[in-house]
Amino acid sequence: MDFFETLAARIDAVDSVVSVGLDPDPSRLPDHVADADLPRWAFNRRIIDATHEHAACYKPNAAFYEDPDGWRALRETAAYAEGKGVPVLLDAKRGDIGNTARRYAEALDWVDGITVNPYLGRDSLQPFLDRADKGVFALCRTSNPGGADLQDLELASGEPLYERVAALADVWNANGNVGLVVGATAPEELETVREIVPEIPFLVPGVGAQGGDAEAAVEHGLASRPDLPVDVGLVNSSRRIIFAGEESSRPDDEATYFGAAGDAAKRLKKRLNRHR
Ligand SMILES: O=C(O)c1cc(=O)[nH]c(=O)n1[C@@H]1O[C@H](COP(=O)(O)O)[C@@H](O)[C@H]1O
Repeated sequence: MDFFETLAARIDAVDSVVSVGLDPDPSRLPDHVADADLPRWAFNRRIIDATHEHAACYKPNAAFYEDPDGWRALRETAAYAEGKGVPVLLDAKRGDIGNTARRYAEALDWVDGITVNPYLGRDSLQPFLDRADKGVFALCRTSNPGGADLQDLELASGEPLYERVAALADVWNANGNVGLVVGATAPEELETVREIVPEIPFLVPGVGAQGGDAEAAVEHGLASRPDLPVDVGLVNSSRRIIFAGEESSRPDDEATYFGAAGDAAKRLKKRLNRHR
C-alpha cells in the first residue's frame, strides 16, 4: 500500500482525520515521567496509549528530539506508534542539495512520511519523492504570523509564491505521494490552494494552540481521490492534546493527566467530523 492508501485505511478505521503532534517539550513534561530512562519516550508512550483510538497519524516534530537521547526517544516512539497501527509522519521540514537530501531521506526507512521545505526546488525533494510508498508533505502556506512574508509575495506572473508551490506539487506528484502543508490560520489561502490542486491531501496545522479555523481545515484540507475509499487529509494539533492534562482536575494523578489527552483528541475528532 502506498502512503495515502495506508492513511485512508486508518482514517476509515478510526473515523478520524486527527494528527496528534508529538512535541514533548522537556520543560513541560509532568513528574510522572521524570525518573524514566528516556522521559520523552515515556511521555509519548502514555500519550499514544491514551490517544491512538482517535489518531489518524502521529506527527513528531524533530525539533523536540535533536539530541542523542532525543533520537532514541523518537525511534522508540515511532516503533510503538507503528505497533498500534498508526502511521508516523516525521515533521522535519527537510530541504537541501541533492547529495545531502539523499541522506535526510533515509529517515523514511523508519517512518511513513515526512515534511519538506520546497524552497531549494525539485532536486532537493527528489530523494523523498522517489520513495513512492512514503508521504512527502511540502510546506505551501505556513500557519505562523510571518508565513506571509515570503509565501504571499507575488511573482512576475501575478500569482503568489504559495500558489506556485501548490501548482508545482502537482508536477512533483508522479508517484501520487505528495501532500501540502497549509495552515488553518490562513483559511482563505486554504480554499485557494484546494482549488489549484483538488486531489492533493493537506496536512493542516494551526488548530488548537494557534487558534486556526478547524472548519476550514476540514472543508478544504481533505482531498477526494477516486482510488481511495474516504476523503484524505490531516488536521494536526500538538500542545492542546498532549498537554491537556495540565488543565485537568488532577494533573498530579497519572491516569487523570493522560486521560485528558485522550479526551482532547476525541473532542477534536468529533469537532472535525461534524464538517467532514
Ligand atoms: O509542518 C508543520 O507541521 C507545521 C507547519 C506550519 O505551518 N505550522 C505548524 O505549526 N507546523 C507544526 O505543527 C505543530 C503545531 O503545534 P501546536 O501549535 O502545538 O498544535 C508544530 O509541530 C509545528 O512545527
